[in-house]
Amino acid sequence: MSSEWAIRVHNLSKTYRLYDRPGDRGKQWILPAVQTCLGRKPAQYYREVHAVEDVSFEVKKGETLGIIGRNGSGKSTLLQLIVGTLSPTGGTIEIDGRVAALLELGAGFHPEFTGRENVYLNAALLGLSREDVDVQLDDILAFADIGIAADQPVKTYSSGMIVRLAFAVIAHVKADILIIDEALAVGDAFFVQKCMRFLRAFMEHGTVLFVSHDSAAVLSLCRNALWLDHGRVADMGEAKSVCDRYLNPQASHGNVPRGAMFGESETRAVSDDGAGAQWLETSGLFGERRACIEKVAFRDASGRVLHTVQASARVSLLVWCQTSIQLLSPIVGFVVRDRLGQSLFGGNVCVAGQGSSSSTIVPGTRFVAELEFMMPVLHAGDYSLSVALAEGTQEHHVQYHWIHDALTFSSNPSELCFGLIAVELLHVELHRLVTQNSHNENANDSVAL
Ligand SMILES: Nc1ncnc2c1ncn2[C@@H]1O[C@H](COP(=O)(O)OP(=O)(O)OP(=O)(O)O)[C@@H](O)[C@H]1O
Repeated sequence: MSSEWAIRVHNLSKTYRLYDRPGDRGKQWILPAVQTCLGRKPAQYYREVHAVEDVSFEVKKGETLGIIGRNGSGKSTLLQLIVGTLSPTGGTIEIDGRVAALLELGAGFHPEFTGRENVYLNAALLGLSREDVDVQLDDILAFADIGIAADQPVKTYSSGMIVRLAFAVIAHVKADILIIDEALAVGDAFFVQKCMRFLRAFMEHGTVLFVSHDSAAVLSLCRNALWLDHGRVADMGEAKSVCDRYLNPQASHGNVPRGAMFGESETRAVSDDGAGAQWLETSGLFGERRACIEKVAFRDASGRVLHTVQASARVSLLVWCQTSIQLLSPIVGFVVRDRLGQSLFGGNVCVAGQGSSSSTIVPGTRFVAELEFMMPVLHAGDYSLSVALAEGTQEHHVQYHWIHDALTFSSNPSELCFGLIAVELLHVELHRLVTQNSHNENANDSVAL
């Protein structure tokens, strides 16, 4: 009977032994045994590195799980354990389905063989017969789009060409589970788009493990995410909340207590006048709170509070702040994110570096920043707006107060939008080309049809 899960990992660990000096490995072989024989406590000549430690999770069939984490957090080790190129020190892995993986550049390729020969080799490693490859070879090479290089040895390929060939193979092996490291980034923009189209189509039925440092990539591809930190699972769940916590660990660790900077009266004032937003219960807050944001309002041109936005409408974001310290170059900014947490657009009031006394804010001051802009065309749906108060320059600044999802709004455009964001067409007209005779082929008039 077929299971509901595609991958099941239980208490998985991978520990490496590191020997600091060249002779330590030999000593470890011999001396502890001798010491034990002599009745002494055996010495240890290595350090242990826990690349993956006690990791458990389950991926359901058809689920797309993003794995994020900093360099050295154990992502590659975890994937190699799942694929079987590494064996675990402890724990179990169960897989239900055919796995195709893109983990290491050139893995499964022989450098002396041509691209064409390597397709057969690589596909065989993934469980395809020679006959299966014969049928698909043209499609695989067309996908890879490496031209005559297909008949040259792979050792002459650029890293981008190797990725093209490897991806082309895994896209044609009819896998049930795809495991992809961010090797995708090596391809050029056109190839990455092609891979993304394939991936999105695959995700409609297949299971995907996608590893990246880039939380935006995880957000755009994956519904769920797992955050690895020092080999352990730091968080797992809905991709947006996991990525938020990954990007702003201070917020998730509660270093910044909610409400610490808001006097009760101020919080009430926010809700009383109805003009400002009170932070959502789910908002993440972080920053050194010596200067802070008191309330935020999003208004239309006539000053009404906005809950639903219209494309191309003039809108104002008002951010009320107060500071207990002197701010030489304050920055107040915002970012708008979609339901999946993808950052769509943002802006800031940056008076950094001007050094004029007019931009300096003295301790004990309350001030309001107004950011007015034209609303872009957004797909129908819900959006959130995060705001921040910082000091410094665009590149180097101290974050005093950042509020995730300080307010939400929805968009209900009158027209269907295509793509992530859309443009409002200012003028649309069809011009009829008029061909009067052969001497004058290019003549046209601009009579609108
Ligand atoms: N063969 C090895 N011997 C010793 N330590 C290793 C070995 N392979 C990995 N490690 C260690 O295990 C930890 C996890 O490494 P891993 O490559 O899995 O991290 P990663 O999250 O994939 O990193 P990156 O994002 O930089 O690729 C690191 O501390 C690394 O130094």
